[in-house]
Amino acid sequence: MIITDVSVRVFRTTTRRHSDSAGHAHPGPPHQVEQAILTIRTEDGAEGHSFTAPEIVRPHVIEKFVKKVLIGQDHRDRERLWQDLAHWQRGSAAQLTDRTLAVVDCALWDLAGRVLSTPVYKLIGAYRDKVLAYGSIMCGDELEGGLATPEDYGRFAETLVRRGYKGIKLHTWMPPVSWAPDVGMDLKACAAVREAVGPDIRLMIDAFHWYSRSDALALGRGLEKLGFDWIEEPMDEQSMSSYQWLADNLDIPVVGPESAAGKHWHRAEWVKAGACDILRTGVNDVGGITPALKTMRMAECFGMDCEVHGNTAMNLHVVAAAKNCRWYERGLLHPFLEYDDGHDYLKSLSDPMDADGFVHVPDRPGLGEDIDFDVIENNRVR
Ligand SMILES: O=C(O)[C@H](O)[C@@H](O)[C@@H](O)C(=O)NO
Ligand SMILES: [Mg+2]
Repeated sequence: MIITDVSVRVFRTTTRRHSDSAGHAHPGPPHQVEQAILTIRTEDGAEGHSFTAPEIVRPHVIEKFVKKVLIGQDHRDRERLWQDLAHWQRGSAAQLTDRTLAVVDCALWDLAGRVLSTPVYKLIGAYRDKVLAYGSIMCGDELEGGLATPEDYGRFAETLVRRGYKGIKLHTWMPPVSWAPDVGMDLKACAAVREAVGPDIRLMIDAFHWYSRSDALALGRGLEKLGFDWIEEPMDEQSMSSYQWLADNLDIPVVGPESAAGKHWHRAEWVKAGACDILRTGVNDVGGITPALKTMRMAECFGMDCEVHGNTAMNLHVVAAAKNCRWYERGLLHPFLEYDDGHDYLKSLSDPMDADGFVHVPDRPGLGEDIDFDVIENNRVR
């Protein structure tokens, strides 16, 4: 069916997540932030939706690029529409980002699923209906009883195991925490968690992202003694050769890249260079479900796992449609926040987890997000 409109609604939502100067989330008092829902509509009224930050779908981007590519096209032509939109990036003066490609691609997948009354992962070709989640803990902080000490991490890890998690990933302390980064403290937090949860819970770290090679090596060597499953983003991912060096010098698997630009093309270079042992992709990081699937399949050709960055429905559907991925990243989690409370604009969780630590993919059509359009309208900004 032919696409006739692309629209954006911006609304207020209440959250307790506050971003620090490095963009990492920490708990705080409830406050209102703006969220955007992008809607792609066809000639017969079918709609697909996806959520993002308002600046990602600001009028300039929608009018100058997105509408030019999509309006008048068959909504089912996702590969061609993604390629055409990606083509516009080079000449967009960096205004058309991978995040915009991602939200458009997700809305097209949601539209296709809603039209066919089929969940996206089944449309792709499902591998499973449920997947183990690891609890992805927020970066450390200086909050009394929060994540201020190694013991805080240990106590929280025990809580997560009681909730059912079979894997836990620590984001350790980073600036603007006054004394961070500190490899010794990272290892103390990891040791406290290992002590608290015992040998059978899988553990990973996502460390300060700008350590030197020698600091990253020291951290990795310490994690090997604690039986951690992977080390993630301990150095600037723009230096692929540093990761090549680290992977050559460590036994613990190196996971990446998460935040490096270049979509699936650059992730192929990381595999070719031996810069990681486990590849990483993420719908927002590579520009959509379409390129995330390409990354998964490419990794599979090299006998590699590819772990998916981030929670939300879009990433869960990619995980559910792939064999070479062990986990769903459920987070970010903190002792002061109740993740299962979800969002005020969704009537139910997109990633419900049972007591055994399995996240079940909702069998609702499309991305399966249980959108409360009344809440969106009642809190509409523009
Ligand atoms: O802002 C970030 O770097 C991410 O949200 C990060 O905290 C977390 O999502 C991550 O890196 N997961 O692997
Ligand atoms: Mg990460």
